[in-house]
Amino acid sequence: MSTIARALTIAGSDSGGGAGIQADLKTFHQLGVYGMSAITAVTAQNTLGVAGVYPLPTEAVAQQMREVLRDLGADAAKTGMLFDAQIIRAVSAEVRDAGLQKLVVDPVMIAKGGAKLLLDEAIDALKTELLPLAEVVTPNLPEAECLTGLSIHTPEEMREAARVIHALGARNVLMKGGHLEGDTVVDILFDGRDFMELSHERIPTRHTHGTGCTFSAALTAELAKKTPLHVAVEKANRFIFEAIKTAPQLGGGHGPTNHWAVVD
Ligand SMILES: Nc1ncnc2c1ncn2[C@@H]1O[C@H](COP(=O)(O)OP(=O)(O)OP(=O)(O)O)[C@@H](O)[C@H]1O
Ligand SMILES: Cc1ncc(CO)c(N)n1
Repeated sequence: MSTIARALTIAGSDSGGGAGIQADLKTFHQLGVYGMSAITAVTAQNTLGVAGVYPLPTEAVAQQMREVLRDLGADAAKTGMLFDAQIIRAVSAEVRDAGLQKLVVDPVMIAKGGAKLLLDEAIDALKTELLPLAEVVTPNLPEAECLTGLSIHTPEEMREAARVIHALGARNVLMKGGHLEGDTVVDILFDGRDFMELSHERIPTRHTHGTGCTFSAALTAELAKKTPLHVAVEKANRFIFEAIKTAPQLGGGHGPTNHWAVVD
């Protein structure tokens, strides 16, 4: 019997390798976790933006999940770009059927350049079908605004939004503060009772492509290794900070982070 921790990512392919499936698998690998994937859509993109989005048939997504879960199994899984309501419903059904407990939902909606990675009409399905299955949901500020209808600019407003999102059924809410104004980035974890605040200095850089994906992949990898949630969040926070700080300076736009980052 193998003792290697296993993680599955259900997300879109980023041809540029900095976000999506590619960021997830690189991060799983770097953190010592065996990575598997169910691709929801292929995107043609680079550090300058998204040029094309090509969703896969819904059954292709569900089948990828079924085939890996019934054979290799997963200790944790994460979702990223899901594109439409049909895919969300199919992914939710597979998660339920497989009894996946440690599910990280990164509610990816819009790429840095503004391209839609989730259709507007899919937001309802995300809220009602997938969030109740999430061990942790990891919205950035615009995503949290969309999920709650609140306007969020301060840590106090982040806490308020976290309560609303928790009420939608996610067991824990990790609000990412990368989009806050100012020199400090504050991320906030709400477990339904208490808040844990993590802050670090803002790194002045344009190389932030895939920060959300890389962060949630690191969190998923830690959960797959049975790291307790609060420690997993701290480790993922340190990993993304180091990955941004040592970004490989690639491309003419928002470049990728360093998926070889080492922490601890
Ligand atoms: N400039 C920065 N300096 C330090 N930390 C940052 C910076 N930008 C982002 N982070 C960290 O990375 C995490 C994810 O960032 P962010 O909130 O920007 O995610 P995102 O918008 O989902 O990213 P993306 O859509 O590019 O995948 C944040 O929680 C924060 O800890
Ligand atoms: C495929 C994909 N998923 C997520 C993001 C958000 O970073 C992106 N740019 N591309």
